[in-house]
Amino acid sequence: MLHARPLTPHTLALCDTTLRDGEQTAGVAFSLSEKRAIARALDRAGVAEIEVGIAAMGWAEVAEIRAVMAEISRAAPVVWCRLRMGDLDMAQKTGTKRVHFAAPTSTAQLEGKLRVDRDWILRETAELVYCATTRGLEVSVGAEDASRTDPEFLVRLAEVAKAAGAIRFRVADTLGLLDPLGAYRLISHLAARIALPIEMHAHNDFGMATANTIMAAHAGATHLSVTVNGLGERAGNAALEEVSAALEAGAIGTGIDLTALQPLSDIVAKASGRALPVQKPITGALVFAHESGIHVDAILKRADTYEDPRCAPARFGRERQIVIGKHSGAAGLCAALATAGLPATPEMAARLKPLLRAHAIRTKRPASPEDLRRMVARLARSQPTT
Ligand SMILES: CC(=O)SCCNC(=O)CCNC(=O)[C@H](O)C(C)(C)COP(=O)(O)OP(=O)(O)OC[C@H]1O[C@@H](n2cnc3c(N)ncnc32)[C@H](O)[C@@H]1OP(=O)(O)O
Ligand SMILES: O=C(O)CCC(=O)C(=O)O
Repeated sequence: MLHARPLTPHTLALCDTTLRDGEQTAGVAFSLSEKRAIARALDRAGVAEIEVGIAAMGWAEVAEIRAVMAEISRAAPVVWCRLRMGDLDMAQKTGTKRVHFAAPTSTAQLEGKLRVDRDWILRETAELVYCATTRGLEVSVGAEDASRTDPEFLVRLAEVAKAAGAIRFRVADTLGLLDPLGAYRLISHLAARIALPIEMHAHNDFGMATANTIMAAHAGATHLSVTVNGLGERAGNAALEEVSAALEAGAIGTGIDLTALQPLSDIVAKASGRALPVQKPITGALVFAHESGIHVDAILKRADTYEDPRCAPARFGRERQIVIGKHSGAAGLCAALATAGLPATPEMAARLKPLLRAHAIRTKRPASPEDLRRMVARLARSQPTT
């Protein structure tokens, strides 16, 4: 039996990694001006931290990270590093006060990628964290591929990181393998054993990143990795807009201005060249649209029948759309006819329905006011003369 701890307001920090893991999406590359615009919009939206990039990519990247950091006034910028002294040296050239070291932890990563053993990871982590803190930096440590790692080793690594001066331990479900129950169990186990705040970093390979992130929060994670539009490696990361909206719907504070999500999402969709699916939760073009007759009839009578205040469009600075199509009923149709200045009677609605259904099947799109006007005119022409 699971007993989720109650979350108290204003306890969760969202750590955005659109500019690091988001840009790692295959085929995505932001220009400097796009990065600056994204950083400004993230800062305005209220994220606690912004992972600004990987300084080890070279001097041009270091210069860009510096320029991006200059746009940020509220959030804490974080520079991502491998377990390498050279990465730390480069990160320092950005002027950052926060660095993050990624420590691969699974057997596959240790043997297959780094060709080292666990002792090497513990040694390098201790040395680098200690070195970075003595240079005056704040340091977090991430366990890469944590969900395929013996939890005892994660506890050991966190202890070493803490002893060397780290301020937080990130648990990465690098391949997106956890399900919500697994995420809850792993984070509960670690939160009970680790004396550092825990950050959940979830990937979306099975479509669970948002759910796993929320469950990690319930299990004791205090920091949550997110990206705008769920951008990120392969199927992406947990989406900032979904995580913040879901938490805020449960009255859990995230510091995010929900009305800032749509412009942020639009900026990232454009800069990434990844158009948003129209049904993308919170920011998709049609997520506040209703067509079905029964729903529209009810919403027009009382909005909360099919639009809960916790997920109402106004909460996100958006508007409800009533769409006219194959499933429209008389109420929605009459409202649309009246708005278009056309005769809005139940009889007209009944006569229009067959035309509307044929139109929807043929065109695969809703009927516009102009379409309605044409249909009404056609009905008028076919009216039997008496
Ligand atoms: C799960 C994640 O998201 S991890 C982050 C992944 N992000 C990226 O890779 C994006 C940016 N990366 C890059 O621009 C380049 O890979 C660089 C600049 C970091 C390195 O480039 P290169 O020197 O050409 O190396 P390359 O990319 O081929 O290989 C990566 C090297 O890093 C090592 N490495 C990988 N992760 C780590 C780590 N956490 N700690 C230490 N070393 C690591 C690999 O073992 C390999 O080392 P090797 O060359 O000695 O075999
Ligand atoms: O930074 C880390 O610790 C984890 C890196 C990452 O992006 C991942 O494992 O998915």
